[in-house]
Amino acid sequence: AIAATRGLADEKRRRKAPADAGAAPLEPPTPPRLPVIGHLHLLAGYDVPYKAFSALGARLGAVVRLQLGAVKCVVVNGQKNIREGLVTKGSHFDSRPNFDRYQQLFDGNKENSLAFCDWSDTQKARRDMLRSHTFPRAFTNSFVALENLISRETLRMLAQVTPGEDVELKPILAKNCANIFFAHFCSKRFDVDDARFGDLVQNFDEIFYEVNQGYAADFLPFLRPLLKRNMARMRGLTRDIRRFVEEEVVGERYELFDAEDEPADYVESLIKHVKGSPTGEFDWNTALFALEDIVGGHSAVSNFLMKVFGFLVNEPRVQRRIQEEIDENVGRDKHITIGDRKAMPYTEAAIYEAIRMIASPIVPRVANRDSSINGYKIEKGSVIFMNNYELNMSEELWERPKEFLPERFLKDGNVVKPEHFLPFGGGRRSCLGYRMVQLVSFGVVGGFLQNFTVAPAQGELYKVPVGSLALKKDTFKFKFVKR
Ligand code: HEM
Repeated sequence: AIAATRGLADEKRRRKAPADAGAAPLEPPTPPRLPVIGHLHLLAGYDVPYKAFSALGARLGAVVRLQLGAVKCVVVNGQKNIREGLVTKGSHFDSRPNFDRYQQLFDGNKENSLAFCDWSDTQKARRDMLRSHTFPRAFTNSFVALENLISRETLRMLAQVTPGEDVELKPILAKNCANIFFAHFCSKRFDVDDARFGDLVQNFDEIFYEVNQGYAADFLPFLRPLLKRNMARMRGLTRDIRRFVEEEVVGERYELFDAEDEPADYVESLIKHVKGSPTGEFDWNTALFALEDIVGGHSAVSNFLMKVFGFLVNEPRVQRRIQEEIDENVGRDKHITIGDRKAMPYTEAAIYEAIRMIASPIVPRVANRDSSINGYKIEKGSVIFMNNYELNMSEELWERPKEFLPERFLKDGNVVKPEHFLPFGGGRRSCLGYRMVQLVSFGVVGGFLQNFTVAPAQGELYKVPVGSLALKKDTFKFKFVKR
């Protein structure tokens, strides 16, 4: 009992007074654990595991060590500590977990993946090459082309909606967002009624759902046989995607492209890298994975947009305010474009508010060396969960965090993002797609609300799942009422 009391006193001391900079780091607090599963049971009973991490943070302190099955982990709470892990010591925590599922989805090697690989020269080269494609600068030709593309595809989405009827929106968003991505990165568009294209988009969506799940088998290897059938199916889907990309997207372009030429799109940038510098950081196989990963980003956008509509349908006030902003700045005759975004802070703020409410996790990091956060020891190889849920939903950081209030992102008519709002992570592994998310979401939400008001479909209740971007295949329908 005395030892336990002393342990508790030590715990309190550690929580209140983390080591000074320069002092030897302290062991992070850790709750009592069970044999085999370690602390996995502490996640049970929460709809979102990150809520368990918030509870642990409140009980034990900002940095908590956990043993989840076979995997040593650390939970980090608090803006200052999360920034330390992502940015200040970003180079110490730039790897990703070695979950068997990640290996299997990328042909047995997670290094093929943009998001789940460890840091390397290859990853640096892939990220450097992507930047000009995923972050087009305003007023450049590429931005204007993207602007036209988003408008065209949004108009196509609107044409697929029958006003006043229940609409299954997810496939419409998914196929047309896929076309925005294929056209932007690969100069290719597909007929939305083409069955093979429909299957491709469906495959991407299923894999997106899969990578956004967490399974006990990620931490308990002896459970992996339970996932065997599902993983075999997923590998089949990735092979179908590869076939489509080789046959329908790349075609003869690899052979025909002259490495001396200026690349016209991301496909040619990849070909140029591989052909033009045969000893470069990656080969054609790795390049194809990077291409699939980035066009697969359309699933993130279409799933996100479904959730935005899921929030808006419950918020007639927010819809009216966005529509007023559209009417004041664009009117009804000219189609809204992403060029209108700067003049429409409320609409942009509503999109940020949806991103906040979803509280999508920061992809877990892994310590590549012994290090520390907030004065607490982090062992090399530990999986680090940066608690983004806490940053997005804490009562201490936001007023009425459970309510959908775009106004919280506005100050004197401008969009402002508080420092603790880190939905796209940070540092050298930060999200490569956030600009695409902002631009496509603005164009699509603006286009729909310019023409329609979003209303509930027959008997549908809208409880938007949070803590992940992904939505199941069969999900809400909406009714669109002509304005
Ligand atoms: C609302 C939608 C999205 C959200 C909330 C989101 C959020 C995130 C977050 C939190 C990370 C981890 C960052 C970190 O570890 O610091 C990430 C990584 C990443 N995101 Fe996104 N993302 C979204 C959409 C997209 C899209 C559309 C693309 C592709 C165009 C994309 C591409 C990536 C890639 C490639 C990485 C991995 C980067 C790396 O590990 O080096 N994301 N995203």
